[in-house]
Amino acid sequence: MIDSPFSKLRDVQEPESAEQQLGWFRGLVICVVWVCLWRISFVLEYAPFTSIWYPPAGLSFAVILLYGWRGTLPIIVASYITAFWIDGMYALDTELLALFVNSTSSTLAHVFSYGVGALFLRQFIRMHVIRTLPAIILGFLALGFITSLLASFFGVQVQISAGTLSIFNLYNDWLLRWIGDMVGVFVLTPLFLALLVWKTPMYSAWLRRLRISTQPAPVYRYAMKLTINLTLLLCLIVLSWWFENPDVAFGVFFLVIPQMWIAYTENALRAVLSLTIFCIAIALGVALFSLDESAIIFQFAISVIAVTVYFGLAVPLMLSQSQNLQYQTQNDHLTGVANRSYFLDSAEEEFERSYRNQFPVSLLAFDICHFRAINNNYGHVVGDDVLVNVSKYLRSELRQSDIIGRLSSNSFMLLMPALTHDSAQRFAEHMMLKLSYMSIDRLKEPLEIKYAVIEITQNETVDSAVSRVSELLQQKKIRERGYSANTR
Ligand SMILES: Nc1nc2c(ncn2[C@@H]2O[C@H](COP(=O)(O)OP(=O)(O)OP(=O)(O)O)[C@@H](O)[C@H]2O)c(=O)[nH]1
Repeated sequence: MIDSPFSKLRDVQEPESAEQQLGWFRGLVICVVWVCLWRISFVLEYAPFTSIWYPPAGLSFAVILLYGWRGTLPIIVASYITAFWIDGMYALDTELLALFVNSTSSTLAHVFSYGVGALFLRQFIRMHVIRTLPAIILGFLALGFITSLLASFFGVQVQISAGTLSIFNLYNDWLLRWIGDMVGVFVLTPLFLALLVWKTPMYSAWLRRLRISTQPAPVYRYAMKLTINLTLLLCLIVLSWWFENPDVAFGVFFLVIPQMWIAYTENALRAVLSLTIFCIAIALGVALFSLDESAIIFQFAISVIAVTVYFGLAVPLMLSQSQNLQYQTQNDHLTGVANRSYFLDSAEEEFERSYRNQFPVSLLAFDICHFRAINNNYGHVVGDDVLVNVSKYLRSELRQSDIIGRLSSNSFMLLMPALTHDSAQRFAEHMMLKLSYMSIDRLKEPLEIKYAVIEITQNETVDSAVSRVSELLQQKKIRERGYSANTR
């Protein structure tokens, strides 16, 4: 049988953690908050039944995304309450039966639309169909877009059939609602999700999984950026009101710049919070200055800015991921110095450069002797400490152009461009003496370090230079009296 995506959906049997279980109290809080958000959005109404954004949409999406179908229960209750309330608010005096039918249809319209989008996204994430942050952002935006479109479409149909909206305003109302719902979903879903799992193991698991930094910059800097952002917004709102020209509001699109500034320099939560504050400020501004004609421009601007900010959040993350990956492939995981392959590649480039520019290059190879004995006598932790301290000390003493690499367990090499054999030899003597007597916790005896130095010859290959210096080191080890491997 061919595996369809839907059969896969059924197979997902991830055990639900305690945070994902929706208890009575949590459900009640969600319901109350939903109703409050709904009421607030009506305070900021700029056309009948329409405000700049619809915050309950963001809460519905977040709750269903987190708790699955169980999350629909508090939303259904809240939706019923508001459907009854709106009748009183607009003094519609609808008959009880008709009111019940209207409430049921508007609740179904809302819950079905947000349920479809959020449940699909939930399953895609759980099935690991989408796993990286950019993919999750894309999935969230696409489903948020579709889901708010559905919600506004069904919502308008329900209101037309209930007689509370005129069919003549169908397209206008539907568009305004769609954008308003979409703004609510785009801006608030991440924030509500973060609040719902705040201080639970799931929160840190998400941050880890999405590789979102938890080390924010100082609060005063964030406050300063927010203040600049809001001041610019206030200026724009005042200008729109002053000139009585809706086109002035297009300037709000420029405010993507301070928002991106925040997204690039602050952590994800602060960026989302700033987006929320920005949205609230716009909704307040439009309502207080009666900028009804510019409302749709502001709505579009918020959606575009939100989308840009989310993708903006993924950029530094992708950059740091690729830097991490690059670091892991080039460096030794214990000591942080170059690993064998990166050292050899860098040596290749350096050799080329030296032939071209006619400068000498010296190569130093050294071994920490009796390393097996150190491990056996003091334990691997002390052995690791030796390797780490030796590398750390060398790195602090080297020039920018020098390259140090760990070629095997206790063998290192140092590439020193623009250094003749004699200078390199003097440097090595001095350095190796210091390394021998460096103090390492719990290690009671000095390190024994053997080294050899060569200067590369014209057109010598890296392989040949490396074997030449290694051979020299081996000969030196054998020659020098008092040294015999593994005799301690
Ligand atoms: N602590 C620690 N030990 C390691 C690491 N990598 C390899 N080793 C151990 O280092 C030891 C290296 O042994 P040998 O190559 O015989 O080195 P040695 O005892 O110094 O002998 P010579 O080089 O001939 O003087 C082995 O016991 C490895 O298990 C590491 O990252 N940390």
